[in-house]
Parts: sequence; structure tokens; C-alpha cells
Amino acid sequence: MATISAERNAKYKRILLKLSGEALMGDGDFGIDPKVLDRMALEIGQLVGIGVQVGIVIGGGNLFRGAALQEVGMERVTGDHMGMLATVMNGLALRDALERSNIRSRVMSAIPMSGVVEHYDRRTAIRYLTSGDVVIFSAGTGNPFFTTDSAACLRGIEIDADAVIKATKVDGVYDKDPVKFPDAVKYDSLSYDDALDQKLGVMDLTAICLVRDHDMPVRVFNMNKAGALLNLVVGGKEGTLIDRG
Ligand SMILES: Nc1ncnc2c1ncn2[C@@H]1O[C@H](COP(=O)(O)OP(=O)(O)OP(=O)(O)O)[C@@H](O)[C@H]1O
Ligand SMILES: O=c1ccn([C@@H]2O[C@H](COP(=O)(O)O)[C@@H](O)[C@H]2O)c(=O)[nH]1
Repeated sequence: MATISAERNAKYKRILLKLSGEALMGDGDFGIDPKVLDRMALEIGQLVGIGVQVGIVIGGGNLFRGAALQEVGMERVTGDHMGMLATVMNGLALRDALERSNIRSRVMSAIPMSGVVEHYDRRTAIRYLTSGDVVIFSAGTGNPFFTTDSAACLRGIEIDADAVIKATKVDGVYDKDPVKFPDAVKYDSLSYDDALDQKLGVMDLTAICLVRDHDMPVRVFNMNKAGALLNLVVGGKEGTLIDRG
């Protein structure tokens, strides 16, 4: 059967996919573009179709970020709470798009929100993944002063994923921010220690320390490139690999 042979060929059997909240805006500057969500659902469905187990952490940068709210005068912890709630809204929107594409999915939240989404429980999440459901882990780590990159690495380690796959707007990790510096040079791979020493801004340093300490590989790729997610999951060369080198 095609599905079984593709599953055998997949390099990763279980992944933690980190989706940028900002990317959900599409061409807008706030909120959610339904076309972007539908495209994400299609690409996630391709993974499920070849038997890959998919956990997702979604960011909140399209709605609120605690640090930005603090800059305009709000107390930081309140701002972070708003940022985490933003990721729950994004998670609900993604679940809706997945289910419209007939992809079974669940939203779990690190902050209890009875009647809206399930409270995060690791063993239940692993059970859902094993049965083929996509699990969206929302509300970050549940704690202020963290980011969803850290949440993605944390959940990736907890669910024993084969890799954390960070979907972003750039096509990998560069020696400096490629959005600001057109002469930035891309890495095909680099070590955790290099990423930390060079303070590369593609992921926060807390997240990189966590994956380094648990030897969890991270791949950064451009989610606007059609087919890239499937390609990297079956072992194609996409983006940048961060590992122990
Ligand atoms: N050395 C670097 N290599 C690649 N990208 C970098 C680097 N330094 C900074 N960046 C920036 O990091 C961004 C990637 O982070 P991204 O916006 O996807 O994550 P995020 O802020 O965690 O997402 P969100 O909060 O929207 O969920 C890129 O758009 C790029 O501009
Ligand atoms: O564990 C967490 C995760 C996130 N936050 C807050 O949410 C926003 C949105 O997350 P992004 O990673 O920036 O997309 C973040 O800026 C924090 O304010 C949090 O407090 N704890």
C-alpha cells in the first residue's frame, strides 16, 4: 500500500512542528488570513497521509506579544498572558482549518480552559498522536517570560519527537538576520553551540539551550515554499539543521 511504503520512507515518524504566528497574517499586518491557514492544513494533511505523527506549537505574534505590549505601557506578565491566549485563538483557527480538510485534530492548552479546549496532559497527547490525530499544543509553556519557540522545544522533547521543525518566513538559519542584511550567508547545518555562541536570532537562546541539553535536532525551513515540509520530512534537503554537529 502506498501509505505504508511512504511511512517507511519518512525520515521522521513523529515531529513537533512550530508554526509562526506572524506567518498566519499573510499579507496583512494583524490577525489571520484564512488562505494561509488552508494552505497549512493542506501541507500538514500530506504528512498525516504518509503516516507521520504531527504535534504543533503555534505562535501568537500575529495578535499579541508580551514584550510589545510592555513597550506601550502594559505590565509584562499581563501582556504575556494575552500572548499565550493569542496562541489558543490561533490553535482553534488551525483546528478548524484542519477539520474542514478532514484531518482529525485536537487542541490542548497549557492554561486550563474548560469547555473550550482540553488541558495539556502529556500521556493523553501521546495517545492522540499514536492514533493519528494532529495535536495542537497551545498557550505556550503556560508561563510568562517564555516564547513559543521554547514551548515547541519543550513539547518536542516531552512527546519524544524525532525533530522540532520550525516553519518560518526565511529559508533557514543565516550568519545574521537575512531580512535586515541582504549579504547574510545561509548555513546548511550548524551546531547548538555555534547557534548559541553567535546568538543567532532565528530562535531564542532558552529554546536552543533546551534542545542542546536533550539532543533534539531542529530544522528551520521556509513555510512559504510549497512542498518543502513534505520534502524535508521524507529526508530532502531543506533549510538548516541545528544539532550537536
Ligand atoms: N540568524 C538568523 N537567521 C535566520 N533568521 C533570523 C536570524 N536572525 C533573526 N532572524 C529572524 O527570525 C525570524 C524567524 O522567526 P519567526 O518570526 O518565524 O519566529 P517567531 O518570532 O518565533 O514567530 P511568531 O512569534 O510569529 O510565532 C525570521 O523572519 C528572521 O527575520
Ligand atoms: O510560554 C510562553 C509562550 C508565549 N508567551 C507569550 O505569548 C506571546 C506569543 O508567543 P510568540 O512566541 O512570540 O509567538 C509571546 O510573545 C509571550 O508574550 C509566554 O508568555 N509564554
